[in-house]
Amino acid sequence: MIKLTHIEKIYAKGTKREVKALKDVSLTIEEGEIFGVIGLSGAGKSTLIRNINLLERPTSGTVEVDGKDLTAMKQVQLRVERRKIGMIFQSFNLLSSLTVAKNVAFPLELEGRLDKEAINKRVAHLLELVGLSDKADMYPAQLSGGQKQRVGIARALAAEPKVLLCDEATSALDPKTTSSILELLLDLRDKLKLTIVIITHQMEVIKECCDRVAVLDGGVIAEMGSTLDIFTEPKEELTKRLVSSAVRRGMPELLRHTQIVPNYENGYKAVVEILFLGPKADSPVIADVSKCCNAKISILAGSIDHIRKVPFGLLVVEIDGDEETIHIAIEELKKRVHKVEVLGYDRRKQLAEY
Ligand SMILES: Nc1ncnc2c1ncn2[C@@H]1O[C@H](COP(=O)(O)OP(=O)(O)OP(=O)(O)O)[C@@H](O)[C@H]1O
Repeated sequence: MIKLTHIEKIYAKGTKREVKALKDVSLTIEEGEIFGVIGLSGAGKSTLIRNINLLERPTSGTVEVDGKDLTAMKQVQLRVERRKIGMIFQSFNLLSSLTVAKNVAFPLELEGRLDKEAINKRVAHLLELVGLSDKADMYPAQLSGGQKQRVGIARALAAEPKVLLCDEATSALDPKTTSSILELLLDLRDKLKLTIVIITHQMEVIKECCDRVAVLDGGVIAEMGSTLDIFTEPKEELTKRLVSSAVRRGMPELLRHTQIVPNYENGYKAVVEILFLGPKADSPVIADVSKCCNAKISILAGSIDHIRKVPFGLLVVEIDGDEETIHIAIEELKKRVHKVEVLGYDRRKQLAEY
């Protein structure tokens, strides 16, 4: 649905203030996909999303949406094609002097394709879609942040776009309201077969609703993959740092002051991180392995979470036994869970045996 090919964006080209905001970015987003873009401040996220609807024109490269090359179009044709791309913003951008219904009707009135009755019908349908039928005659100042963003979404969908761009759309909202807006986006994607691109600094947003993610670093795509892979097996240091706010990995607090060595030594215990995914997340793996290998396994830290509604559990355990027993226990764990990583070996006294 969206294809960016070798996109480069240079601001103030040829001047002392020249900034290369995007460097040779290529990516394809499939129809019906919810695609997230993350990165540090200044990485080029806003520039990237604004290049999709040509709010910013790329310095070089092509932007295709729904099979058409927007970069090759004249202004008149581009205006028509842009109707296929809606956009919502962090600051909602509503007109304060207009009611909710009038805000949603505004782009349709500007377009001038539909008569008044058809516009009213469409607005009523859109407000129903976003759950605001009872707020049609209110003004933006009378709405909560979440309700304002729902109006923003209804307005963005007025021209029946195929693509919805979300520029930090939930950044001004509290976590509960953010979740309800994300639920709405997931619902709209399914009902309207929308393709959605989200740029955000909120990892929870990516975790809750994106199918795939690109990590931007200095205008370059540093890593791209399914949300599950990006959160459970990040490869780049930057990705690890970004996702660590949503998924705590590595040494638990308990071992912060313990000396951990990389290889087994006599009398040491293995500190192992275990990642469970899907239905296995609640099976009695530790008890099973402990029993079958005769290893003493203590749980040091653990959490259960969801990525795209898939249960995802992380445990850090300590395995006590001789080298052979620890090796067998690790191999048995590997057969039963998504991923096992030995974080090191320590010599603390066993805390609580399983
Ligand atoms: N209109 C502009 N003129 C000149 N430079 C710009 C312009 N817009 C963005 N830049 C620069 O381009 C780079 C990328 O900016 P961009 O806003 O795309 O990053 P971002 O990842 O969205 O950052 P943030 O998360 O802080 O919004 C930055 O160095 C920024 O200063």
